[in-house]
Amino acid sequence: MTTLDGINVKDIVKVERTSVHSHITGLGLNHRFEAEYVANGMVGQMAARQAAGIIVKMIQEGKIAGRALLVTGEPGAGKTAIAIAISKELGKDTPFVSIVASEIYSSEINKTEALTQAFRRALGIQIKEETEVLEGEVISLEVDRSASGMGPKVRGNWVENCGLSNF
Ligand SMILES: Nc1ncnc2c1ncn2[C@@H]1O[C@H](COP(=O)(O)OP(=O)(O)OP(=O)(O)O)[C@@H](O)[C@H]1O
Repeated sequence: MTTLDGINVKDIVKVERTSVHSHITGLGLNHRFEAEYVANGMVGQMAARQAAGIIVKMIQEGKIAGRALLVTGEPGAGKTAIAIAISKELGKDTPFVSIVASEIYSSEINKTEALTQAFRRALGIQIKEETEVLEGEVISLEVDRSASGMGPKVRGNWVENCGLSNF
């Protein structure tokens, strides 16, 4: 406890956040991949939990890499709960991040950048990006579209105060 001008201030070392999904610790499946009625904070939704268990197995066996899983249902039916349970089953090294699709569509940045930022947030990393600013008047541009399918490369010439340069 720290004292600040006579007021006791509780030292906060670690904050355990309680969220609407804090009770979920897994899919609650037994060793035969069958859903227990109440287990790991999950209740009911047996068929959905067993189906999610199959997805977990496929991910662990590397059979679904690079694919997406679409879970549909009424509001509050437990779609997010199932998604969180899947991430819990995959272990603490599997990050979970929530994305609001409408925010991606309405944001100023493009969708790829928004998704990249979400992935970085999920991994808890920050990458310092450096931008080179070229000042001057562009006098010619050349677009190189390679046959490899990689994005086009732009080359050009510009006039700086002290002469001609290229990039
Ligand atoms: N089978 C379940 N067992 C235990 N808790 C559940 C279950 N399904 C849902 N919940 C809980 O009920 C609440 C609502 O569920 P959730 O947010 O997952 O629904 P949703 O389908 O994702 O809703 P929305 O479409 O509105 O985003 C959450 O607190 C969630 O943890």
